[in-house]
Amino acid sequence: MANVPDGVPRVLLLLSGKRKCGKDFLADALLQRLGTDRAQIVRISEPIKRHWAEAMGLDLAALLGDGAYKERYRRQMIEWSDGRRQEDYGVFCRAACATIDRPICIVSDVRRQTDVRYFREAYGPETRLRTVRIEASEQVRHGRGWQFQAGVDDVQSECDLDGYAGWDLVLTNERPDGVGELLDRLVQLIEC
Ligand SMILES: Nc1ncnc2c1ncn2[C@@H]1O[C@H](COP(=O)(O)OP(=O)(O)OP(=O)(O)O)[C@@H](O)[C@H]1O
Repeated sequence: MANVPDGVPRVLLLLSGKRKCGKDFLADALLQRLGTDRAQIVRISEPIKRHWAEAMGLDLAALLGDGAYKERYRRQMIEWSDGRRQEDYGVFCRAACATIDRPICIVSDVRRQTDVRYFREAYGPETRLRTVRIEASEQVRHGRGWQFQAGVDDVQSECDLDGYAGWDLVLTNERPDGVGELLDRLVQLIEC
């Protein structure tokens, strides 16, 4: 792989999918497979949650985790962040990417067409950009704690990429014993 300037990843892997499809789970597993010296995870929601934690005196680690805590604030965070995006659609992508310092960057929460657009516009040919849609049935997602919530599951942040047809890879993440194979396919994707 060619040398690239500081802060510019050689690989940018964008993960998208419905709530509880396993975006964070697969991002963490892939990070373990690749190693933290080569790879890192970036979350577009991180600067949003940081703002909320600071403004409201909340627990940032719990907001970033996969527990029930973040669900209490999800709708408010969506509404607030959508307002900011109307002025500048790349505001949170840009803030999240300020921490990039590894050759392989996994963005684990791509939710909007403008997110994909931002990364396509912001990174040039020296970055290998790959987009992945992760799917799991509603039944499986229920089993992981998902419950339909109006204002969350029926708004742009959850549905904007439903009709997107440009994925480099579509994965079904439903079986705990199928994770190794999914990781193999992700590694293959970022290597070519
Ligand atoms: N293949 C799998 N095997 C076992 N557990 C899984 C698998 N995929 C996901 N999970 C579990 O399902 C739960 C939801 O996964 P995760 O938090 O990664 O979803 P998400 O898509 O990031 O959700 P959200 O959009 O709400 O942040 C977690 O507890 C995770 O550990």
